[in-house]
Amino acid sequence: MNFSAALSQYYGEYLILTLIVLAGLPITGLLGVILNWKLSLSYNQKSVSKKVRGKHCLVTGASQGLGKATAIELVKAGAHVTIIARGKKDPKTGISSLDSVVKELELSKVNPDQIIQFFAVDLTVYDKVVEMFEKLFEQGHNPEFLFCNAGSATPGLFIDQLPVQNKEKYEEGEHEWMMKSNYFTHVNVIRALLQVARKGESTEEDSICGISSKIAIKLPKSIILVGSVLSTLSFVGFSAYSASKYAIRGFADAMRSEMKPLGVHVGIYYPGNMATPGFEIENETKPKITAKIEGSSETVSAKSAAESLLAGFDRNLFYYSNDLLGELARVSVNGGNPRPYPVVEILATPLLATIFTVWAAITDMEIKSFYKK
Ligand SMILES: NC(=O)C1=CN([C@@H]2O[C@H](COP(=O)(O)OP(=O)(O)OC[C@H]3O[C@@H](n4cnc5c(N)ncnc54)[C@H](OP(=O)(O)O)[C@@H]3O)[C@@H](O)[C@H]2O)C=CC1
Ligand SMILES: CCCCCCCCCCCCCCCC(=O)[C@@H](N)CO
Repeated sequence: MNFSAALSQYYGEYLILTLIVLAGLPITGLLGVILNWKLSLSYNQKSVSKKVRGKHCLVTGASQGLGKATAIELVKAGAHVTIIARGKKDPKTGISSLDSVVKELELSKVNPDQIIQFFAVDLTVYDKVVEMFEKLFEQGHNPEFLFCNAGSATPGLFIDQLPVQNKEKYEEGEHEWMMKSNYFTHVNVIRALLQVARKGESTEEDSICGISSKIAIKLPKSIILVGSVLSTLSFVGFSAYSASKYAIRGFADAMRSEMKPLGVHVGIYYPGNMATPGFEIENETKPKITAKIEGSSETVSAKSAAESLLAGFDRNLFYYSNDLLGELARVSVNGGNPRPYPVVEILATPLLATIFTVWAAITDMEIKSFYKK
């Protein structure tokens, strides 16, 4: 008598049933997660349009890449759009490169009244961000929907990113630079907006989380932050970048909690690889092993990534990714935040823990063997 026959003699059909349920539940959970992910990120332009038509949207980092693609979709959906980036000024004419992006956006207008404008601002400089919001509030164009997307990536091995290196490029170290370029470009926008919204208003009476109803009505209805799949997991070559993207995630967790009682939705988007000008530049210095591991994320167009960003925005998702592996990682690290599909996510958790444990072991081996070659 073989082993399974012996077992079934003792436990009969219950064993088989138990095994089916034990294996079946997590698998059902995982399939449910994947199905919900697909459905929730399908882009419904009509629905987005209903939300943003005639409303002011502000998109940072919109001179190219994901930010620009998002701005285009928002213009197509009928929104007023203000774009922010540092931009380059033509030394002869003094015209900003953002001017031509605005002209390009104008072509996507669906209504002649749509306002499209730019501000050339370095978002790492807080006072400049405050000045920009002062102008926007004066215009009456304070954003109802805020998309914090600006950022950059300087992948590299930690040993090559010591503060004594690349002095000509980064005044401090690359880790400091990444925090400025990614974390502070997000934080500065929100705190400057709050500072300007609060000007002249008392914070004392009728306040929720320190914000009175007079100030609250000036706040955006929704704030989307842009992290990365690398806000949820990381590996060789991303110590500076990932830390800054994890920082945005920590900030988002607290902001979601603090803004929710005010009716302000905060969400954080975790894109996988996107074919953008920034991606091309980071790939010039990316260690080969980093590119190899990162390669498991499919590279999508900026337009496709922008549509997913807006689909999640439309459905008020908190953590979300357009990348399947990113979404699985999202479910694994959801932490003390609400879950969009709690039942299937909880069911899938044992399987996801197993998958990521295997992934970690394989990736560690891959790195070691890469350097042995
Ligand atoms: N591409 C990818 O594979 C992935 C990207 N991401 C993230 O998505 C976001 C967009 O990426 P992507 O489109 O590829 O990036 P790009 O480098 O192509 O574009 C970045 C944009 O941000 C602006 N920007 C950068 N720094 C500042 C600053 N200090 N102040 C104002 N504007 C700034 C840039 O304009 P300017 O230089 O004129 O200021 C540009 O418009 C980033 O946060 C990135 O980290 C996440 C996952 C994957
Ligand atoms: C089933 C096993 C699951 C394991 C999943 C692990 C996959 C890792 C892929 C990491 C992809 C990183 C994309 C974001 C890149 C980014 O932000 C930079 N390009 C910067 O711009």
